[in-house]
Amino acid sequence: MSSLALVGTEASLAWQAARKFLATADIRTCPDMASLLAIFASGAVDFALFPVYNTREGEQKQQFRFFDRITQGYWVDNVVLYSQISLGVFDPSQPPAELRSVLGTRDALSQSEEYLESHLPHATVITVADVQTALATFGREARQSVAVLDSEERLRGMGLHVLEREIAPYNRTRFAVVGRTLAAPSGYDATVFTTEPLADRVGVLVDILGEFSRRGISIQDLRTENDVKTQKLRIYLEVEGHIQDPGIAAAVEYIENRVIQQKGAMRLLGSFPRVDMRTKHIRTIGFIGTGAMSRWFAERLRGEGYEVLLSGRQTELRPEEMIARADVVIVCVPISVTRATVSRYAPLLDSGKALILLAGESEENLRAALAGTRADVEVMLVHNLWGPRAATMRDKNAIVVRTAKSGILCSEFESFLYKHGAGIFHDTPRRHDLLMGIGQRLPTIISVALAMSLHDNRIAGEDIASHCTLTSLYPILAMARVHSQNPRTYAEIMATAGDSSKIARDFVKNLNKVIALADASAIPALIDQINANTHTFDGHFLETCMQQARAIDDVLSRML
Ligand SMILES: NC(=O)C1=CN([C@@H]2O[C@H](COP(=O)(O)OP(=O)(O)OC[C@H]3O[C@@H](n4cnc5c(N)ncnc54)[C@H](O)[C@@H]3O)[C@@H](O)[C@H]2O)C=CC1
Ligand SMILES: O=C(O)C(=O)Cc1ccc(O)cc1
Repeated sequence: MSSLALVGTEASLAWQAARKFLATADIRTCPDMASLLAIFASGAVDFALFPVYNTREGEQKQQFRFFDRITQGYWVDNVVLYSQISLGVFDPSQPPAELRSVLGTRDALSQSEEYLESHLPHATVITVADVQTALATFGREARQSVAVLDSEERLRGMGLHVLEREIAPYNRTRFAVVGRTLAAPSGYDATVFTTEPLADRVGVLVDILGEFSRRGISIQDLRTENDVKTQKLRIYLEVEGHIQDPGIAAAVEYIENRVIQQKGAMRLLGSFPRVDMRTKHIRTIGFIGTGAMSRWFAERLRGEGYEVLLSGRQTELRPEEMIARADVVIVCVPISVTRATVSRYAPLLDSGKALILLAGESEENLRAALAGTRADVEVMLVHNLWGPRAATMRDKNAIVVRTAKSGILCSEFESFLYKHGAGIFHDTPRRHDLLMGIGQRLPTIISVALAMSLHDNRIAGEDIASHCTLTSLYPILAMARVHSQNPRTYAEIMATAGDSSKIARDFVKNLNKVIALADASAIPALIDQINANTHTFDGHFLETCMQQARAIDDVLSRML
């Protein structure tokens, strides 16, 4: 049987946490943290468990010191427990204003600070190790004027009346479990480090963090402390991933060798299944469509701890069955079949779920989704402006079209895009389609027509490369790119409905006007036209485009 040490009585939250971690554990209770750490260090127990964070109190201030004393062993797991604190009295007829003292454990009192300040500002606060033992020493008289903080169940058990329930809402405590050996990867992990006190160095904190973000490793938590004696900075870092992931190992090696320049400066406290203190509302996300984009998103959503289900025309899991199981259903099929797919499956979503369309055409598809879903099903469209060959969402843009029916599930999906570095732009359905005429449909049409013109005139690839000017290089590159990827993607883009067709129609009209002026050698009129156009392109516009172009150059050159 495994043994575990903790501080607390059988009634304590720590005890509950220990049971949750290992129901069969042989629990040894210690009077304080010093003896807990000593018993773990002596090897007498397999595990130690202690609180490190509370949503109301913040971090355990002594955490750095605790871990300094755990020289052999690793942080291997966590338990998060919700605890409800209520206010009880012996005599409910006593007006609350006449309560002279409030009694509770140190944790309960500090978690209820906000309530005590506003409701019982004049009461004397009495901190006790165990409420029941302390109350036994109170005489009848003293009991009349004391209020007690504890769980509702325990208050009633001690014969008190509950005056107010849940006085410290959202009260959750995270306990660390420390064991002897490093936990194996679970596929959804986090890793924690502390540093030794750091010598002064310009930018050391930024450079340490930068090594993680450069590798796409998300930092979940960061704390700093000044070492008591030397007042040098120490850092506590919690990052996503396991220490055995190559990216994390490489970041640590680089930081020790190049940033801090001291071997062993980053102390690994441990890796463990990731803890989400933030409230998540989505558990399961299901896709209709098993194509490149569905698989791209599925992989990253799984990395966030969601259960992801893929369904399509050929999968064993039928879309109907997937819809029954998923909280969020994502339609990710070719644009031309999105509307029919939405109309077919939208009515199957139960109340309280969300339908998200991942598609390049907005107005018609959202109309079908809004019309086809129940009143309290959320609806939103996301158009990611990158293809399935992109490595990350960093520096890429996503257009998000929210509707009156977009709610917390949609927001959680949006947060996922934001977290991974995407730039998020909100549009109305119409505006999205109109802008995609310029951003996507027309350039694709031009690319295809340009290639057709090369063919008509028997112009070969090497002839273009040798005759490109700086200005013509970009459209030529776009042409090459359109013709080097999945043709279906670009056929679908050209065939999008909505206001993007207006852009193509206007283009044809304007193309003919410009050709007529050019054929007539109407140089002044052409100059006037260019001057009139220039107003649209101020310095800021050019700068933004050049920045994006540089990023594209980077991507393209890496692909070669
Ligand atoms: N590929 C890309 O570069 C990008 C795609 N998107 C969007 O993602 C969506 C999906 O694109 P991809 O995954 O790239 O396409 P894909 O061609 O790789 O996959 C499409 C999926 O839809 C299924 N499908 C095809 N016809 C169907 C029909 N009639 N009924 C039901 N399912 C059908 C296919 O079996 C396949 O599972 C599109 O709406 C597109 O606008 C968005 C941004 C980039
Ligand atoms: O990578 C490229 O060139 C793309 O154009 C990718 C792409 C394809 C389809 C979209 O709806 C959005 C982006």
